[in-house]
Amino acid sequence: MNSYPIMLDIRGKKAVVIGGGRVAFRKIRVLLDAGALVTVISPEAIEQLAALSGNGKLKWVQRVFESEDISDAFIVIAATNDANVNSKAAQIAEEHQLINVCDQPDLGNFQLPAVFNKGRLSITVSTAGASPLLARQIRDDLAGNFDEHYEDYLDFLFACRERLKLKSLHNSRKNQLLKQLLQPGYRSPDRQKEVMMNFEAFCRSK
Ligand SMILES: C[C@@]1(CC(=O)O)C2=NC(=C\c3[nH]c(c(CCC(=O)O)c3CC(=O)O)Cc3[nH]c(c(CC(=O)O)c3CCC(=O)O)/C=C3\N/C(=C\2)[C@@H](CCC(=O)O)[C@]3(C)CC(=O)O)/[C@H]1CCC(=O)O
Ligand SMILES: NC(=O)c1ccc[n+]([C@@H]2O[C@H](COP(=O)([O-])OP(=O)(O)OC[C@H]3O[C@@H](n4cnc5c(N)ncnc54)[C@H](O)[C@@H]3O)[C@@H](O)[C@H]2O)c1
Repeated sequence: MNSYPIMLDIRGKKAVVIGGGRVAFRKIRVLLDAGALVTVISPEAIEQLAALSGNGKLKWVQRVFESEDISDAFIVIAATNDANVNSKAAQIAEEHQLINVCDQPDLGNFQLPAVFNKGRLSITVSTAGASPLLARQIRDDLAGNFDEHYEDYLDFLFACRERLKLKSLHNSRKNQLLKQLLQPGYRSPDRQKEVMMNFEAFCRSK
C-alpha cells in the first residue's frame, strides 16, 4: 500500500525532536525551514545544533527524554541512538500525533523524503525505506534541472494565477491561458514583466 503524500503547514506548530545527533540535526533543519517551533530533548548535541540553540532558533532541553516531553507536540521525531528510547516515544505518542521514528520506521506514522526547495518549488523523493541513498541521488539528479530562474518563474505563475482567478472568464479560457504560460518563452524575465504590465492584453491573446 502507498503512503499518503501531503505538504504539511507546520508554521507555529510545536515540534519535539528527541536526540541531538547528526540525524536529528538534518531533520531539524527541515522543520525550521517550514516554520515549526522546535524543542530538542537531548543531554548532548552536535555543535551545529547547539549553535541553533545559542541563536534562539530552537529550544534545547539538556537532559534525557521524559514521557511528558511530547504531550503537547504536534509533531515528534525520535532520533536518539537508543532504540528503546525511540520506541518508548512511539508508544507514548497519542493516536493523533505525527511521529517519525528514525531507526524503526514502522513504529511511527510518517517518514521523511529527500527534499529540494527552490522558492515555491519542492521536489520530494521517497523510496519508502528501500534506499534513502537512492532517494537522495534521485533528488539531486532532478534538482539539477531547476536553476535559480525557476524561483522567479514560479512567483510569476503564482501572481498570474491569482489574477486570473479574480477574472470573470470562462474556466476553459483560464486553463488555456494558464497552459500558455508554461511555454518556454515565458521563462524569460523580460517576457514575464511584459505580461504583468499588460495583463489585460495577455488575457485577450490567442
Ligand atoms: C531521505 C532522508 C531524509 C532525512 O532523513 O532527512 C532519509 N534518510 C536519509 C539519509 C540516510 N538514512 C540512512 C543513511 C545511511 C545509509 C543507509 O543505511 O542507507 C542515510 C545517508 C546519510 O545519512 O548520509 C540510514 C537509515 N535510514 C533509515 C534507517 C532505519 C531503517 O531503515 O529501518 C536507517 C538505518 C539506520 C541504522 O543503521 O541504524 C530510515 C529512514 N530514512 C528515511 C529518510 C526514511 C526513508 C526514506 C526513503 O527510503 O526514501 C526512513 C524510513 C525514516 C525516516 O528517517 O524518515 C535522508 C537523505 C536525504 C538527504 O540527505 O537530504
Ligand atoms: N532515519 C535516518 O535518516 C537515519 C540515518 C542514519 C542513522 N539513523 C539512526 O538514527 C540514530 C541516531 O543517529 P545519529 O547519527 O544522530 O546518532 P548520534 O549518536 O550522533 O546521536 C544520538 C543522540 O541521541 C541522544 N540521546 C541518547 N539517549 C537519549 C535519551 N535517552 N534522551 C534524549 N536523547 C538521547 C544523544 O545525546 C545524541 O545527541 C542511529 O542510531 C541510527 O539508528 C537514522
